[in-house]
Amino acid sequence: MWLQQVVLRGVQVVGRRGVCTTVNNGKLPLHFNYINGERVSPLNPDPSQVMKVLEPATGDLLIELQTSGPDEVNRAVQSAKEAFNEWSQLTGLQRSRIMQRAAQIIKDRQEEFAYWETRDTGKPIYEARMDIWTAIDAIEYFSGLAPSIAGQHVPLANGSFAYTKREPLGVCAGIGAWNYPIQMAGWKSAPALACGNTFVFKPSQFTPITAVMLGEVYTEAGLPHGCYNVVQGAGETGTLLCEHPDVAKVSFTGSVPTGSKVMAAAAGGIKTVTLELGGKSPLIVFADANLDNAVGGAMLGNFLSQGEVCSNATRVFVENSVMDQFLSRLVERTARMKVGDPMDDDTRVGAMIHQDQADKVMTYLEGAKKEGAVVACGGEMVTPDDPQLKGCYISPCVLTNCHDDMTVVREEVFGPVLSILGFDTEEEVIERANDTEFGLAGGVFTNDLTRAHRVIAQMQAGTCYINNFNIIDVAVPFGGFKKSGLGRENGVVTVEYYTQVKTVYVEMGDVDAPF
Ligand SMILES: NC(=O)C1=CN([C@@H]2O[C@H](COP(=O)(O)OP(=O)(O)OC[C@H]3O[C@@H](n4cnc5c(N)ncnc54)[C@H](O)[C@@H]3O)[C@@H](O)[C@H]2O)C=CC1
Repeated sequence: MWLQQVVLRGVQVVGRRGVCTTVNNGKLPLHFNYINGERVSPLNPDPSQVMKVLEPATGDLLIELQTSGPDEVNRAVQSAKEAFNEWSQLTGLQRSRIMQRAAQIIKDRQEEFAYWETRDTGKPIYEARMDIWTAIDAIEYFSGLAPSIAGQHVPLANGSFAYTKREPLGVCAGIGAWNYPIQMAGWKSAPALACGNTFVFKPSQFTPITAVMLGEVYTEAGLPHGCYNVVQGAGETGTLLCEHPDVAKVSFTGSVPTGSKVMAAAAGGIKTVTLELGGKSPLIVFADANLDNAVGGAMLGNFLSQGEVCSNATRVFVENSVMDQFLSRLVERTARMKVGDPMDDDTRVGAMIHQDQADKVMTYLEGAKKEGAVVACGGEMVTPDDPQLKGCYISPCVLTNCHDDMTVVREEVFGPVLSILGFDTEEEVIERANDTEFGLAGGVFTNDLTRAHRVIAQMQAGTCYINNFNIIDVAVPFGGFKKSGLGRENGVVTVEYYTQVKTVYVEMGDVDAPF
């Protein structure tokens, strides 16, 4: 069913996985920025600033595009700044209607979006389809909130009163990681736009495609030109956005070291930041848990998107009395997962984002073995039968014989590697679960209701699960404690991160001045 020839506006891509040819004689596909309502090329193309994007599944060149420097970033921000007046003056309901149309257009084009998301990320197509829905959900959800964004009325003495307004911040910037490109474009742009802000997004340099498609969708839905913009590039482009004086806020997803740089760059302009950073989340399985569900939860918590997921439960603590049963079921189910062509509907583990990431994962695995870990299954480079599939594929891995101070147990691996750790008491396991600088997610499997809530109450994590893991709903806030981040995405609370409160005192009597 996959398209043999897909036409993106301005760029024609031929073949299921072939090298792209473009309207520009197959040389520089320059139309991957989105500024003022259209795909554009940087005004002053610089051949030394061409970025090559490889397709994870094949390792072949997928697209070449021009990195955005100061002029392009400024052009995008100015476009957003000019659009702000019109967009912020619309009523919430007017904004909502446009966003709802955008959500519908993505639904109509969802297979095309999923196709490109898979080619861009290497993740299995079944997951890419779910990711498209998480973007649709965000746009629909925040469009629903838009008309009800309002302040408070506060009665004061003698009939006077004050009121508050929730005003947009201005131009908001988003910077995305490569593991969930369309989701991040949706999760960041939807609340920004719903609150009356305009937006400039920089996707990861590894996954540039679907954020631009989203721009086309918004424009088709009637979003005024300039409200949603995209610039392409790596860290330097991101820094330019963070430091731009007309950017009021930065929402970033990525690693802790980069998050720290983003925060520092934003500090110069006293800008607010939302940071969704890394994790090393614990999942605690008590002996009384439904073990099949716990195994399912541990797999959801480790093997989505080839394990390249920030909230992953990479430390699975299992009560020693049920260790053997848990492990045998986990290994049996993990070994059955199909690794290979991300375009196949039944593939469950696709290609790693790039060679460097695969090498990093394999280095962690080698180190773990040297430190005494035992591979219960997986952890090998897989070569698919199809000779086109020259990307990096790693079979999902379960490590046993782990202990808390191993590097693989302490650091974010960002690959399909699950570490099993035994425990005996509740008190002990809580202390060990919290012994990390991260605090993105955490979970517990138990049928003891009281214990479940007692354990979660002590867990130092922003997003917690009882008897499940890694499920996401747009109505529920997502974000981290400790070094895993600041602020939240999703849920009503997100409105607070994309608006500022204006307080207005209204005097109904005379001024009582002691002068
Ligand atoms: N928490 C999460 O969701 C994610 C965590 N990671 C972690 O980060 C590691 C490295 O992955 P990367 O994609 O290289 O993540 P990264 O944190 O380096 O990059 C994320 C985004 O920030 C941009 N960026 C880089 N330097 C910047 C700067 N100084 N100022 C502004 N923007 C900047 C990048 O171009 C990209 O769009 C992974 O191995 C993984 O451990 C990666 C992706 C997502």
